[in-house]
Amino acid sequence: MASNGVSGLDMEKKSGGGGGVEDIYGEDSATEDQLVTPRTVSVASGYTLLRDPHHNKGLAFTEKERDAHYLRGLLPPAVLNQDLQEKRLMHNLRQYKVPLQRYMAMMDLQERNERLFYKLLIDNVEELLPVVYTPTVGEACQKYGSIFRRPQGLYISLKEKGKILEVLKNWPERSIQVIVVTDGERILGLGDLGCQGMGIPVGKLSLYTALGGLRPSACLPVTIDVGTNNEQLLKDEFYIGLKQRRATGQEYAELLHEFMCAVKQNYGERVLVQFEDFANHNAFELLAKYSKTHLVFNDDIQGTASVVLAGLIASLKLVGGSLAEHTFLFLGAGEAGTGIAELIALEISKQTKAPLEETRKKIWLVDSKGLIVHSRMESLQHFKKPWAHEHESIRALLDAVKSIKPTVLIGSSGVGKTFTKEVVEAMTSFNEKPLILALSNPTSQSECTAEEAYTWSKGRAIFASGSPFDPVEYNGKLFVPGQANNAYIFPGFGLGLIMSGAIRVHEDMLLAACEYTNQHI
Ligand SMILES: O=C([O-])CC(=O)C(=O)O
Ligand SMILES: [Mg+2]
Repeated sequence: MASNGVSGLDMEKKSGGGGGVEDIYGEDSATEDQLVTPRTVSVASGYTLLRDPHHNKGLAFTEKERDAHYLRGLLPPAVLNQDLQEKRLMHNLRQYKVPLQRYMAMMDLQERNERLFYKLLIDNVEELLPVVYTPTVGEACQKYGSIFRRPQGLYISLKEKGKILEVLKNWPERSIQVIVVTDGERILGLGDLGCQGMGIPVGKLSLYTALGGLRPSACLPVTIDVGTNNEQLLKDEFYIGLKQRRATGQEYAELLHEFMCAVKQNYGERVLVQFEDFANHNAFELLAKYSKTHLVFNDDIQGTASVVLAGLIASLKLVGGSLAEHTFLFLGAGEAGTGIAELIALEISKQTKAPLEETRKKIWLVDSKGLIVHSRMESLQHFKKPWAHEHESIRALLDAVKSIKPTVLIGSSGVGKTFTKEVVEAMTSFNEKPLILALSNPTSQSECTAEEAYTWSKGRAIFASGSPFDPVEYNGKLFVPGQANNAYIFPGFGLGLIMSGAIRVHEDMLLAACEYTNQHI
């Protein structure tokens, strides 16, 4: 980092305050023989230093630093230490009543004084996670065109085909350890937001630093723009992406392949690529294809699965029985639904030594066409086929609940308000403590609210959701809902992969992460 550092400040390598970790494991060596970028980076000082978010400290520059870095006169005389800066900023943030204003204030801070941004995030995780992450990041993506100020990651569009390696070299950092990439086709439960999905990789990577301890400069947010099928965006004069319908098939595959090859060539084989918020069809295919040649994982399939399994195992302490003794019903048979289902089946199989085909039979999925049953086999997408069990056709979720009588109901469909009063009441009629997980994000897409789950179950439901809900008072008792979001696993999981120098992700690693998380719930 010599060419990029500010002499005396030594921020990049310091652990602690800035949230970075020292490179004691030598994980950067994977990148040692990469090609050198043709640019030179000058050492920032004076006015330029104040405009460099990686090194700017604002009023926290000490008298000594103001002398050493030519800052005299460029700042008002007061020196505010970082604690005071934090106090002032938290006070300011709390004045904003509109969540999106808080989001924009946080993004401004990240672009002005990165160190302070992470200090705020680390010290106030519970308060600020819903701002930089779900649910507010969802709204930010929807309005990204109008709130866009500065690029916070790399945009790789069809225009860059054949030049992706060069594009990677335009990014100012070389030692990249984690890339979070989306193509914007399924942003949370909000659908196709095209290029505006950039908010997701940016938000996810800020958690890699705040919760996982990775250096911000080692994190690269990427949005692949192959167009959008969102008519509203296509008509929007402020839309920031390619104004064309999505490329598919070979054209799509070729761009993604060029990207994956360029990443490995530029950053080495130990760079972690986290796939995020791709639509189902591409998500499964990309994961299957690149898990053989790259260090990749899909957060929506595998991250969500590990967190939910950890949560289920922890909740057995409340509801009793072993995992194998429960019956699971999912609403939603996409990435999260089938990912969680498979990891549950795998864990039961590990615990009971029963074959996977057997353990899958206690797990049922409902998609937009109804219960997934054997008679639908022909028309099912490949990732749904393992869940097509023998049963009569059922169309509605409520009927499926009444017929299957699950002990655990999991929503992962991206469609809000689908766990109706009747559904929750049915769950409560045959379970002492029904386990209800409304996982879809953001809050607007949640299958039901915490209040609904507790009220409709008369305080008997064990409830967790993907986006956070406040505690609920019911019948004079306070119920604190759980949060089952992949944010509880991916920063630690990714850090583990990087520290260990792994070059592939295996299922056992996911189960291990899940066991560890369970012990700490
Ligand atoms: O981002 C989140 O809050 C969880 C997630 O991966 C998704 O909903 O796609
Ligand atoms: Mg996601």
